Amino acid sequence: MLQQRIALVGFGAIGRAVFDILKNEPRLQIAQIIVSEARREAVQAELGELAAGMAVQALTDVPVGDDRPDLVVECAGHSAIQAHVLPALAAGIPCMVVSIGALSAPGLAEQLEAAADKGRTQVHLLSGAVGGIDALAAAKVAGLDSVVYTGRKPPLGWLGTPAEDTLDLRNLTESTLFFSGSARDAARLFPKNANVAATLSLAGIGLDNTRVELYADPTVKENIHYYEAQGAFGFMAVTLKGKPLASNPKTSALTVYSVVRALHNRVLPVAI
Ligand SMILES: NC(=O)C1=CN([C@@H]2O[C@H](COP(=O)(O)OP(=O)(O)OC[C@H]3O[C@@H](n4cnc5c(N)ncnc54)[C@H](O)[C@@H]3O)[C@@H](O)[C@H]2O)C=CC1
Ligand SMILES: O=C([O-])CC(=O)C(=O)O
Repeated sequence: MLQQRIALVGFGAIGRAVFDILKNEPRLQIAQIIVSEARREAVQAELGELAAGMAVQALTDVPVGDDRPDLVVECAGHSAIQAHVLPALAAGIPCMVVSIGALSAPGLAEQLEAAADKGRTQVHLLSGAVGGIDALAAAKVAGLDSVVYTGRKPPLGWLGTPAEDTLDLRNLTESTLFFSGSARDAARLFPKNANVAATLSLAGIGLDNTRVELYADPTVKENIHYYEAQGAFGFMAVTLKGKPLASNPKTSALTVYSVVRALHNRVLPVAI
Protein backbone atom coordinates (compact mmCIF):
# COMPACT_ATOMS: atom_id res chain seq x y z
CA MET A 1 0.00 0.00 0.00
CA LEU A 2 1.37 3.43 -0.94
CA GLN A 3 1.61 5.82 1.98
CA GLN A 4 2.71 9.44 2.39
CA ARG A 5 3.79 11.43 5.44
CA ILE A 6 2.59 14.97 4.97
CA ALA A 7 3.55 18.36 6.33
CA LEU A 8 0.56 20.68 6.15
CA VAL A 9 1.56 24.35 6.00
CA GLY A 10 -1.21 26.51 7.48
CA PHE A 11 -4.00 25.50 9.83
CA GLY A 12 -6.71 27.98 8.88
CA ALA A 13 -9.99 27.27 7.09
CA ILE A 14 -8.50 24.96 4.43
CA GLY A 15 -5.82 23.32 6.57
CA ARG A 16 -8.23 22.45 9.34
CA ALA A 17 -10.83 21.05 6.91
CA VAL A 18 -8.21 18.93 5.10
CA PHE A 19 -6.99 17.66 8.47
CA ASP A 20 -10.52 16.66 9.49
CA ILE A 21 -11.06 14.68 6.28
CA LEU A 22 -7.69 12.91 6.42
CA LYS A 23 -7.41 12.06 10.06
CA ASN A 24 -8.85 8.58 9.57
CA GLU A 25 -7.04 7.91 6.28
CA PRO A 26 -4.25 5.36 6.87
CA ARG A 27 -2.49 6.03 3.57
CA LEU A 28 -2.13 9.76 4.22
CA GLN A 29 -0.58 10.58 7.57
CA ILE A 30 -0.40 14.23 8.54
CA ALA A 31 2.86 14.17 10.49
CA GLN A 32 3.54 17.90 10.87
CA ILE A 33 1.52 21.10 10.85
CA ILE A 34 3.59 24.17 10.11
CA VAL A 35 2.37 27.32 11.85
CA SER A 36 3.79 30.62 13.06
CA GLU A 37 5.72 30.70 16.34
CA ALA A 38 2.87 32.73 17.88
CA ARG A 39 0.33 29.94 17.16
CA ARG A 40 2.49 26.86 17.71
CA GLU A 41 1.56 26.04 21.31
CA ALA A 42 -2.14 26.73 20.79
CA VAL A 43 -2.24 24.50 17.69
CA GLN A 44 -0.33 21.72 19.47
CA ALA A 45 -2.90 21.83 22.29
CA GLU A 46 -5.76 21.81 19.76
CA LEU A 47 -4.17 18.80 18.02
CA GLY A 48 -4.02 16.96 21.34
CA GLU A 49 -7.82 17.01 21.37
CA LEU A 50 -8.48 16.65 17.65
CA ALA A 51 -5.97 13.95 16.90
CA ALA A 52 -6.07 11.58 19.82
CA GLY A 53 -3.67 8.74 19.06
CA MET A 54 -2.11 10.48 16.02
CA ALA A 55 1.55 11.45 16.04
CA VAL A 56 1.26 14.97 14.69
CA GLN A 57 3.50 17.84 15.68
CA ALA A 58 2.96 21.58 15.33
CA LEU A 59 6.26 23.03 14.09
CA THR A 60 7.45 26.38 12.77
CA ASP A 61 9.47 24.94 9.87
CA VAL A 62 9.30 21.95 7.56
CA PRO A 63 11.94 19.44 8.75
CA VAL A 64 14.41 18.68 5.96
CA GLY A 65 16.55 16.13 7.87
CA ASP A 66 15.72 12.62 9.12
CA ASP A 67 12.18 13.58 10.08
CA ARG A 68 11.39 15.06 6.65
CA PRO A 69 7.88 14.53 5.25
CA ASP A 70 7.31 12.83 1.90
CA LEU A 71 5.25 15.78 0.76
CA VAL A 72 4.46 19.38 1.74
CA VAL A 73 0.96 20.79 1.24
CA GLU A 74 0.73 24.58 1.39
CA CYS A 75 -2.61 26.10 2.42
CA ALA A 76 -1.47 29.29 4.14
CA GLY A 77 -0.54 32.19 1.87
CA HIS A 78 2.18 34.04 0.01
CA SER A 79 4.67 34.28 2.90
CA ALA A 80 4.45 30.52 3.45
CA ILE A 81 5.55 29.88 -0.13
CA GLN A 82 8.68 31.92 0.49
CA ALA A 83 9.31 30.58 3.97
CA HIS A 84 8.44 26.91 3.59
CA VAL A 85 7.75 25.77 0.03
CA LEU A 86 10.94 27.12 -1.56
CA PRO A 87 13.28 25.51 1.03
CA ALA A 88 11.35 22.21 0.95
CA LEU A 89 11.58 22.02 -2.85
CA ALA A 90 15.27 22.87 -2.80
CA ALA A 91 15.75 20.03 -0.29
CA GLY A 92 14.03 17.62 -2.70
CA ILE A 93 10.59 17.40 -1.03
CA PRO A 94 7.68 17.60 -3.49
CA CYS A 95 5.12 20.28 -2.69
CA MET A 96 1.47 21.07 -3.44
CA VAL A 97 0.37 24.70 -3.42
CA VAL A 98 -3.11 26.24 -3.13
CA SER A 99 -2.12 29.94 -2.79
CA ILE A 100 -1.81 30.25 -6.56
CA GLY A 101 -2.57 33.98 -6.53
CA ALA A 102 0.79 34.48 -4.82
CA LEU A 103 2.52 33.26 -7.97
CA SER A 104 1.62 36.49 -9.74
CA ALA A 105 4.16 38.35 -7.56
CA PRO A 106 7.15 39.18 -9.78
CA GLY A 107 9.70 36.38 -9.79
CA LEU A 108 7.93 33.93 -7.47
CA ALA A 109 6.86 31.44 -10.14
CA GLU A 110 10.45 31.42 -11.47
CA GLN A 111 11.82 30.93 -7.94
CA LEU A 112 9.54 27.91 -7.45
CA GLU A 113 10.67 26.43 -10.73
CA ALA A 114 14.34 26.95 -9.85
CA ALA A 115 13.93 25.45 -6.36
CA ALA A 116 12.11 22.39 -7.75
CA ASP A 117 14.81 21.96 -10.40
CA LYS A 118 17.52 22.22 -7.77
CA GLY A 119 15.82 19.59 -5.60
CA ARG A 120 15.00 17.42 -8.66
CA THR A 121 11.39 17.41 -7.59
CA GLN A 122 8.07 19.05 -8.54
CA VAL A 123 5.65 21.64 -7.28
CA HIS A 124 2.03 20.78 -8.06
CA LEU A 125 -0.26 23.80 -8.45
CA LEU A 126 -3.68 22.57 -7.35
CA SER A 127 -6.89 23.43 -9.19
CA GLY A 128 -8.47 24.68 -5.95
CA ALA A 129 -11.83 26.41 -6.26
CA VAL A 130 -12.14 26.00 -10.02
CA GLY A 131 -12.61 23.08 -12.41
CA GLY A 132 -11.64 22.20 -15.96
CA ILE A 133 -7.94 22.98 -15.48
CA ASP A 134 -7.07 19.63 -17.05
CA ALA A 135 -8.97 20.58 -20.22
CA LEU A 136 -7.61 24.14 -20.32
CA ALA A 137 -4.00 23.02 -19.90
CA ALA A 138 -4.50 20.33 -22.54
CA ALA A 139 -6.09 22.87 -24.92
CA LYS A 140 -3.02 25.09 -24.49
CA VAL A 141 -0.90 22.44 -26.22
CA ALA A 142 -2.61 23.25 -29.52
CA GLY A 143 -2.73 27.02 -28.86
CA LEU A 144 -5.31 29.22 -27.08
CA ASP A 145 -6.69 32.46 -28.53
CA SER A 146 -8.56 33.80 -25.51
CA VAL A 147 -9.48 33.06 -21.90
CA VAL A 148 -12.09 35.27 -20.24
CA TYR A 149 -13.00 34.80 -16.58
CA THR A 150 -15.83 36.23 -14.46
CA GLY A 151 -15.69 35.93 -10.67
CA ARG A 152 -18.89 36.56 -8.73
CA LYS A 153 -19.28 36.41 -4.95
CA PRO A 154 -21.75 37.58 -2.30
CA PRO A 155 -20.75 41.12 -1.24
CA LEU A 156 -19.33 40.01 2.11
CA GLY A 157 -16.90 37.72 0.25
CA TRP A 158 -15.17 40.94 -0.89
CA LEU A 159 -14.76 42.50 2.56
CA GLY A 160 -11.20 43.58 3.24
CA THR A 161 -10.46 44.14 -0.47
CA PRO A 162 -10.30 47.36 -2.55
CA ALA A 163 -13.93 46.62 -3.59
CA GLU A 164 -14.77 48.32 -0.29
CA ASP A 165 -13.34 51.61 -1.59
CA THR A 166 -16.01 51.89 -4.26
CA LEU A 167 -18.91 49.76 -2.96
CA ASP A 168 -21.02 49.75 0.20
CA LEU A 169 -20.73 45.97 0.49
CA ARG A 170 -23.03 45.60 3.48
CA ASN A 171 -25.91 47.41 1.74
CA LEU A 172 -25.49 46.41 -1.91
CA THR A 173 -28.84 45.70 -3.59
CA GLU A 174 -27.79 44.62 -7.09
CA SER A 175 -25.01 42.78 -8.88
CA THR A 176 -22.15 45.26 -9.39
CA LEU A 177 -19.03 45.03 -11.54
CA PHE A 178 -16.10 46.57 -9.67
CA PHE A 179 -13.07 45.29 -11.60
CA SER A 180 -12.38 44.70 -15.26
CA GLY A 181 -8.85 44.14 -16.49
CA SER A 182 -6.00 41.68 -16.77
CA ALA A 183 -5.44 38.75 -14.42
CA ARG A 184 -2.14 40.42 -13.47
CA ASP A 185 -3.95 43.52 -12.15
CA ALA A 186 -6.65 41.38 -10.51
CA ALA A 187 -3.98 39.43 -8.65
CA ARG A 188 -2.20 42.62 -7.56
CA LEU A 189 -5.37 44.33 -6.31
CA PHE A 190 -7.20 41.31 -4.85
CA PRO A 191 -4.43 38.93 -3.75
CA LYS A 192 -6.65 36.82 -1.47
CA ASN A 193 -9.36 36.48 -4.13
CA ALA A 194 -7.21 36.08 -7.21
CA ASN A 195 -6.34 32.42 -6.93
CA VAL A 196 -8.73 31.33 -9.66
CA ALA A 197 -7.66 34.10 -12.07
CA ALA A 198 -4.01 33.16 -11.50
CA THR A 199 -4.71 29.43 -11.91
CA LEU A 200 -6.49 30.01 -15.22
CA SER A 201 -3.60 32.22 -16.36
CA LEU A 202 -0.93 29.69 -15.49
CA ALA A 203 -2.84 26.84 -17.16
CA GLY A 204 -3.78 29.02 -20.13
CA ILE A 205 -2.41 32.18 -21.78
CA GLY A 206 -0.72 34.03 -18.93
CA LEU A 207 -1.53 36.87 -16.56
CA ASP A 208 -1.46 39.68 -19.13
CA ASN A 209 -3.69 38.01 -21.71
CA THR A 210 -6.32 36.50 -19.40
CA ARG A 211 -9.26 38.90 -19.06
CA VAL A 212 -11.01 39.18 -15.69
CA GLU A 213 -14.27 40.72 -14.47
CA LEU A 214 -15.19 40.70 -10.78
CA TYR A 215 -18.70 41.21 -9.37
CA ALA A 216 -20.16 41.64 -5.90
CA ASP A 217 -23.63 40.13 -6.17
CA PRO A 218 -26.20 40.15 -3.33
CA THR A 219 -28.42 37.73 -5.28
CA VAL A 220 -25.96 34.80 -5.00
CA LYS A 221 -24.93 32.62 -2.08
CA GLU A 222 -22.06 30.78 -3.77
CA ASN A 223 -18.66 31.84 -5.10
CA ILE A 224 -19.32 31.63 -8.83
CA HIS A 225 -16.45 31.10 -11.25
CA TYR A 226 -17.26 31.24 -14.98
CA TYR A 227 -14.79 31.17 -17.84
CA GLU A 228 -14.68 30.70 -21.58
CA ALA A 229 -11.66 29.57 -23.56
CA GLN A 230 -11.25 29.57 -27.33
CA GLY A 231 -8.47 28.03 -29.34
CA ALA A 232 -7.31 25.48 -31.92
CA PHE A 233 -8.91 22.71 -29.82
CA GLY A 234 -12.39 24.32 -30.06
CA PHE A 235 -14.34 26.12 -27.31
CA MET A 236 -15.02 25.46 -23.66
CA ALA A 237 -17.10 27.16 -20.96
CA VAL A 238 -17.09 26.26 -17.29
CA THR A 239 -19.40 27.45 -14.53
CA LEU A 240 -18.58 26.53 -10.98
CA LYS A 241 -20.93 27.50 -8.16
CA GLY A 242 -18.87 26.73 -5.08
CA LYS A 243 -20.31 26.77 -1.57
CA PRO A 244 -18.14 28.93 0.68
CA LEU A 245 -16.54 27.47 3.80
CA ALA A 246 -18.34 28.65 6.94
CA SER A 247 -14.94 29.32 8.51
CA ASN A 248 -13.86 31.62 5.64
CA PRO A 249 -16.49 32.84 3.14
CA LYS A 250 -13.76 33.98 0.73
CA THR A 251 -12.83 30.33 0.24
CA SER A 252 -14.90 27.73 -1.65
CA ALA A 253 -15.18 24.30 -0.02
CA LEU A 254 -14.12 22.72 -3.33
CA THR A 255 -10.59 23.97 -2.62
CA VAL A 256 -10.42 21.58 0.34
CA TYR A 257 -11.65 18.68 -1.78
CA SER A 258 -9.13 19.51 -4.52
CA VAL A 259 -6.34 19.06 -1.95
CA VAL A 260 -7.79 15.73 -0.81
CA ARG A 261 -8.23 14.57 -4.42
CA ALA A 262 -4.62 15.44 -5.27
CA LEU A 263 -3.40 13.56 -2.19
CA HIS A 264 -5.53 10.53 -3.04
CA ASN A 265 -4.02 10.55 -6.51
CA ARG A 266 -0.59 10.03 -4.96
CA VAL A 267 -1.54 6.97 -2.92
CA LEU A 268 -4.63 5.22 -4.28
CA PRO A 269 -4.13 2.41 -6.81
CA VAL A 270 -6.12 4.31 -9.44
CA ALA A 271 -5.51 8.04 -10.00
CA ILE A 272 -8.20 10.20 -11.64
N1 LIG B 1 -6.40 27.93 -5.29
C1 LIG B 1 -7.61 28.32 -4.94
O1 LIG B 1 -8.58 28.19 -5.69
C2 LIG B 1 -7.81 28.90 -3.58
C3 LIG B 1 -6.74 29.27 -2.79
N2 LIG B 1 -6.94 29.84 -1.56
C4 LIG B 1 -5.74 30.30 -0.82
O2 LIG B 1 -5.46 29.31 0.17
C5 LIG B 1 -4.79 29.93 1.28
C6 LIG B 1 -5.45 29.50 2.59
O3 LIG B 1 -6.81 29.85 2.58
P1 LIG B 1 -7.72 29.74 3.91
O4 LIG B 1 -7.37 28.50 4.65
O5 LIG B 1 -9.11 29.98 3.50
O6 LIG B 1 -7.16 31.00 4.73
P2 LIG B 1 -7.17 31.25 6.31
O7 LIG B 1 -6.86 32.70 6.48
O8 LIG B 1 -8.40 30.68 6.93
O9 LIG B 1 -5.93 30.37 6.83
C7 LIG B 1 -4.62 30.60 6.47
C8 LIG B 1 -3.76 30.14 7.66
O10 LIG B 1 -2.39 30.13 7.26
C9 LIG B 1 -1.62 30.71 8.30
N3 LIG B 1 -0.39 31.25 7.72
C10 LIG B 1 -0.25 32.34 6.94
N4 LIG B 1 1.04 32.51 6.61
C11 LIG B 1 1.72 31.50 7.19
C12 LIG B 1 3.09 31.13 7.22
N5 LIG B 1 4.02 31.86 6.59
N6 LIG B 1 3.45 30.02 7.89
C13 LIG B 1 2.51 29.28 8.53
N7 LIG B 1 1.19 29.58 8.57
C14 LIG B 1 0.81 30.69 7.89
C15 LIG B 1 -2.51 31.78 8.91
O11 LIG B 1 -2.12 32.07 10.23
C16 LIG B 1 -3.88 31.09 8.87
O12 LIG B 1 -4.07 30.30 10.03
C17 LIG B 1 -4.87 31.45 1.02
O13 LIG B 1 -3.63 31.87 0.45
C18 LIG B 1 -5.97 31.58 0.00
O14 LIG B 1 -5.81 32.74 -0.81
C19 LIG B 1 -8.19 29.99 -1.05
C20 LIG B 1 -9.27 29.63 -1.79
C21 LIG B 1 -9.18 29.09 -3.13
O1 LIG C 1 -13.71 30.73 -4.60
C1 LIG C 1 -12.66 30.68 -3.94
O2 LIG C 1 -12.46 29.81 -3.08
C2 LIG C 1 -11.51 31.60 -4.10
C3 LIG C 1 -11.52 32.60 -5.12
O3 LIG C 1 -12.49 33.11 -5.57
C4 LIG C 1 -10.19 33.01 -5.59
O4 LIG C 1 -9.28 33.07 -4.76
O5 LIG C 1 -10.04 33.25 -6.79
